[in-house]
Amino acid sequence: MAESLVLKGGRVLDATGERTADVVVVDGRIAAVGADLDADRTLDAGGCVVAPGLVDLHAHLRQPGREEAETVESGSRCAALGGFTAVVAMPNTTPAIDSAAVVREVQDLGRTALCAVHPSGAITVDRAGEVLAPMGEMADLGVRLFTDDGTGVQDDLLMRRAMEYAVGLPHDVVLAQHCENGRLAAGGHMHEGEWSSRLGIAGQPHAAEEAMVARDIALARLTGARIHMQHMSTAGSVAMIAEARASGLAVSAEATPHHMLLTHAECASFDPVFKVNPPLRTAADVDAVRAGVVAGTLDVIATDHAPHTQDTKDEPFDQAPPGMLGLEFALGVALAVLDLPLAEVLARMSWRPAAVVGLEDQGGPVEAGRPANLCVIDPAASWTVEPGATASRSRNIPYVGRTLTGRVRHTISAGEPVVVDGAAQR
Ligand SMILES: NC(=O)N[C@@H](CC(=O)O)C(=O)O
Ligand SMILES: [Zn+2]
Ligand SMILES: [Zn+2]
Repeated sequence: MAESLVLKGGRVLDATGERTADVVVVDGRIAAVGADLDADRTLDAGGCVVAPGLVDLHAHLRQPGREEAETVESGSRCAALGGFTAVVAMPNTTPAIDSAAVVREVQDLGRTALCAVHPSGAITVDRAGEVLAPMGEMADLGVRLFTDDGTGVQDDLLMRRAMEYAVGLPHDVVLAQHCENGRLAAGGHMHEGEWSSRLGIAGQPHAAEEAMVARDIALARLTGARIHMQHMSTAGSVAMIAEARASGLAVSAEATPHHMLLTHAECASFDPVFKVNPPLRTAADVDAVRAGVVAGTLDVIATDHAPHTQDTKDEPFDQAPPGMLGLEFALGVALAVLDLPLAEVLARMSWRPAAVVGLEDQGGPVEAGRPANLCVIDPAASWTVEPGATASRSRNIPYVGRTLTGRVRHTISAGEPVVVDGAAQR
């Protein structure tokens, strides 16, 4: 008989509401929710919220191929520490996740991870933007999100064909886009504006993102495909998505923690830790991204956790790779910057993203019989990010010295207490 576990003294919060209750977990499932419950092992949830585990639709776990920066195991440890019980792994690995064989490889690596790991699949072979990848074969293995992330699909007609292919599949899949027009963004290393001029660093204009957002909205209207806009960073993008949703289009969209907090002024340090795609934008854009999340236009908060080794981030700004860590900081940033009730933040970090990719064992109500994917959060705790304070193999944390709100106390993944009192258990 498996050891039973009780999360004791917390407030249970899920999409159905909030109540004070203990939660008992046995054998991977929630066995009971109620008052004064006991079990073999007790985890204190006093002062905390017990919620469905968080779900990240956008994490770079770097395996296969860039294990010096991250592995499925180390990335899943970051996820668990951040309260996530499921992540969608991006396909810009080496080789790319563009075939059934590589999907199986990442799924196999995920079996021993500290959270559920769901590979995404590439839209085009090798993410090269020329030939459609076998999305049907990957969907047969359970892949539900396709993207060429790291680059956008540039060819308008190929993107139309990808949407038509997706609509014809027997599975309900979503096409996610890294919205960046390659010609408009070419050569740019930060946002094109006041700071890029002052610093003498070539920029990427708002229009590089917005041109592809506009195109994909038009193509989704044409084809009926379900689309998902990754890491939205401009006020203009948020406005277009609001209009598309109001007109009934099936479009979901992400905000990242960094685009909700940081502006292009950070690049004045010339520190490549602040180099990311899409780039950190203006204060007005940050305000628009936050407002978009509050309004539900940006209905998903996703990390775009993008580990890069210290030696690559030690290169000059214009040579260093773009990307920053996020899994361990996302909830703390969201709670610090968003004027939203906790339940609404959790909607955008758990049950809404779970729905976008159809994860039935994630994000659901905390009730007896359900799979035990849970996080226990102290919403009042405030903490300051220390340099190097991450379980990642990389160290590119853009929040060092900042004070965040809300800390993960425990994470239960498939019934296993993978994080207890803020410490990873393996
Ligand atoms: N966001 C980034 O700046 N980098 C990502 C790729 C991506 O998300 O586009 C990476 O893989 O490092
Ligand atoms: Zn991207
Ligand atoms: Zn990404």
